[in-house]
Amino acid sequence: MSTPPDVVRSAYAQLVVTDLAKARWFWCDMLGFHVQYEDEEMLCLRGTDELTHHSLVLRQGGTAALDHLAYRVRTPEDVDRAEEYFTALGRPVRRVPRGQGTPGVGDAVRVVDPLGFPVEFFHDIDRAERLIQRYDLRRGAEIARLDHFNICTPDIPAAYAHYQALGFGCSETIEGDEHELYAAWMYRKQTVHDVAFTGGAGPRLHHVGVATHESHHVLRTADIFGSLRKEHHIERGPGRHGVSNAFYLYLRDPDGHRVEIYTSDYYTGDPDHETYRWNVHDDRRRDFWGNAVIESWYKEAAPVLDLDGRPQPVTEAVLDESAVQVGADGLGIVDPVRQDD
Ligand SMILES: O=C1C=CC(S(=O)(=O)O)=CC1(O)O
Ligand SMILES: [Ca+2]
Ligand SMILES: [Fe+2]
Repeated sequence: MSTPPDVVRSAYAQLVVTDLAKARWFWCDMLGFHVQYEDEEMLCLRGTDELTHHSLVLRQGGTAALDHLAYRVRTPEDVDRAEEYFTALGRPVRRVPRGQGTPGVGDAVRVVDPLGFPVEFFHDIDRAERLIQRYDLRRGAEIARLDHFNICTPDIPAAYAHYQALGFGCSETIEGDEHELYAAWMYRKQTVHDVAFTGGAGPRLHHVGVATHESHHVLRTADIFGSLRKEHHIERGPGRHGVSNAFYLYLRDPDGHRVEIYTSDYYTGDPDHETYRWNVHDDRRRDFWGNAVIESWYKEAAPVLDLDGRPQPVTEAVLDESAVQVGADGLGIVDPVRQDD
């Protein structure tokens, strides 16, 4: 078996948006991302703390979708390892030399991973001016950095096995009474996750998680959207998560792309860090105060593209967490509905 690449962290998401100006309003004016590069077709954005070219790329296109996720790897040789690893898995693999892919990114490889997701692995990326203490440039949600990707996939155990083989640790899970896996949070950087899996038809992108420094930034974001009569962009929260313990707010951008404003999770860097396991019937698992999870949060997600920009077909999920009634959720019946029953 070939050696997997040494992944450092979730690094950027490239999203297709249908109106770049409207997306710029949402992600820059409202969330506070800084523009590192822009042309008539594309925006490369970064959070205030980020020292590399971008953590979010918005590309003008006909249909809102995930163009690709991207992980930074530790060395240029890890880009070669990624190419060899996914080739050995029999997956579609394409080398993307500097200048032929996303602006600012050096030599990279793009694959369609075993879960059907378009994923880029790169090491070289242009540095960017340090804005950490440019308080005069902060606005809106004051987004500090990208934190994680959340992906919808029908086979959570397969997703877990794939990312475990890539060396990701597992910080938390949601499991059934027989320990069937409903969701998992996995990491390479020393926080709760770089990637999480939400059970559902997939491959689809559930959300991009972006971090602020303080919970008051999360609350202020909700207040700003309310003040501007744009509260319809708020989907779920503000609230306190069970899993991750983060304070959160979920928004939908003008194309429906979901973003989570997320702060205050915890350290996971010790070699013997243990996975914390939630039961799917525990109604504090997704909201520590037991608030219901709105149905759209479980059901709606963005399509993903293949390496030629074509939408990928989706496979329906086996387990449906939203069908498990927990406390005030009041969704569905007591036992998980197996869609193939
Ligand atoms: O980042 C996250 C942390 C926790 C949760 S959950 O709703 O608490 O499961 C969802 C999430 O994956 O978006
Ligand atoms: Ca509940
Ligand atoms: Fe999240």
